[in-house]
Amino acid sequence: MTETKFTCRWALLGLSNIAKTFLDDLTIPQDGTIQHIVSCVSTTSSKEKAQQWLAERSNLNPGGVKIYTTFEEMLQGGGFDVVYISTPHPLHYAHAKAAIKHRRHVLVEKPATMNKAQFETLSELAKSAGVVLMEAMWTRYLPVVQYLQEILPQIGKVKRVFSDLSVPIADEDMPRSSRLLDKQAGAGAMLDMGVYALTWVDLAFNGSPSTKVAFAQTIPYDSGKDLIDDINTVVLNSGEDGGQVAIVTTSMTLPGSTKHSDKLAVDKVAPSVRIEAENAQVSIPFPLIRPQELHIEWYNKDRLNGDGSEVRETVSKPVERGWGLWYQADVIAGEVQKRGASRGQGTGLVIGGDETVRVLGWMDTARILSGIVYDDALEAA
Ligand SMILES: NC(=O)C1=CN([C@@H]2O[C@H](COP(=O)(O)OP(=O)(O)OC[C@H]3O[C@@H](n4cnc5c(N)ncnc54)[C@H](OP(=O)(O)O)[C@@H]3O)[C@@H](O)[C@H]2O)C=CC1
Ligand SMILES: O=C1OC[C@@H](O)[C@H](O)[C@H]1O
Repeated sequence: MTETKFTCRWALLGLSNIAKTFLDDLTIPQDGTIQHIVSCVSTTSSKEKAQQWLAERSNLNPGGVKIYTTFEEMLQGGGFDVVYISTPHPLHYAHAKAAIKHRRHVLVEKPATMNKAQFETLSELAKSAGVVLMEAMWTRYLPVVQYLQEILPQIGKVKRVFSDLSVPIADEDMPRSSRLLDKQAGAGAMLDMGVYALTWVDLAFNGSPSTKVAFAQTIPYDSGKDLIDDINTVVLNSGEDGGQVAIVTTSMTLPGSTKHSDKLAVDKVAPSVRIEAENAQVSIPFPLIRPQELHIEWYNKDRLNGDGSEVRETVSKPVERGWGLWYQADVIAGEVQKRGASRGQGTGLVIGGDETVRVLGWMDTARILSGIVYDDALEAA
């Protein structure tokens, strides 16, 4: 019996850097039951620039991609299934809200919103509009992370987690208007990178609702325009008795010697994540945003080597194609497929909503404790 392929049609808001990788990933030909095409894009820049941007991409929808210069027109125009929002973070809330109002399914880049309250509002709106909403926390859907979730019961109670995302993405050679240096565009390592490092805590503690931020500190970076949070340290406690701890660090300037373009290809000796549990320790190499293997040292008594030494295991689960942003796209497309042609008539759904709310809530608290403040207008829910 031949399986019917579902074609998920995408609308892109923002011809951003990450949209290039996303689009390239989506359109790699594949054998699965879901295929993706890009139907339209909306940009604040000119149609000519958008045409050029699209011309640099391969495997695009042969029927052509419609270009809009206002988001509203694209939302009204339709002809797509999901809108992918990759504008700077302070705009996510308003953009996702507008899309939901038009009863469109939404995949919104990380961090989904500036704070927990904004995401809770979006979740309520998505549920009542009968659409699917998802934060593009793509790391969660990678094969190695799925594997970690499977072996969590075997490694036993997690006692301590170290999680670090430090990538030198900010430097003085960048244009001052870059979203990485401009606080009005949401600049800061907590929102940009902490969201990933904290997601690993949530994974390691298996979504425990008892996890709370106990301490947070920031050493800011002077971008020449703004003081932005950079070297952040967040300590979290978890468990009914508080017997589990996580130490989370970020930086957008350390280590200073690595060039931005090579930032994610560095072979670092220190692991990015270390999960110490009753029966084993699991280490995840850099970069924690795109893990492809994990190292396990089993030290529970009934699993030791004959000479009493720890059993070491390396589990390799490479990303199967491209950069790996397509895994999350398949997840939301699968939900859209289940809903069939009815748009906004089914039950609304927030994929990974509890996870997003927990991590945003921790960032809210960590920001209060370490004095990371944005204009009220960016935070309004
Ligand atoms: N998942 C991942 O691995 C990554 C995720 N991200 C996330 O994606 C988002 C974008 O990051 P990045 O790609 O670096 O961003 P860029 O700065 O490259 O692009 C942002 C785009 O947003 C659009 N935009 C800017 N201002 C407005 C506005 N006022 N109204 C409408 N559109 C606007 C512009 O697109 P146009 O010119 O077409 O209008 C701009 O190019 C961030 O939230 C970031 O956290 C970023 C990197 C990696
Ligand atoms: O999502 C991201 O992943 C990689 C980082 O370099 C980038 O700043 C961030 O937005």
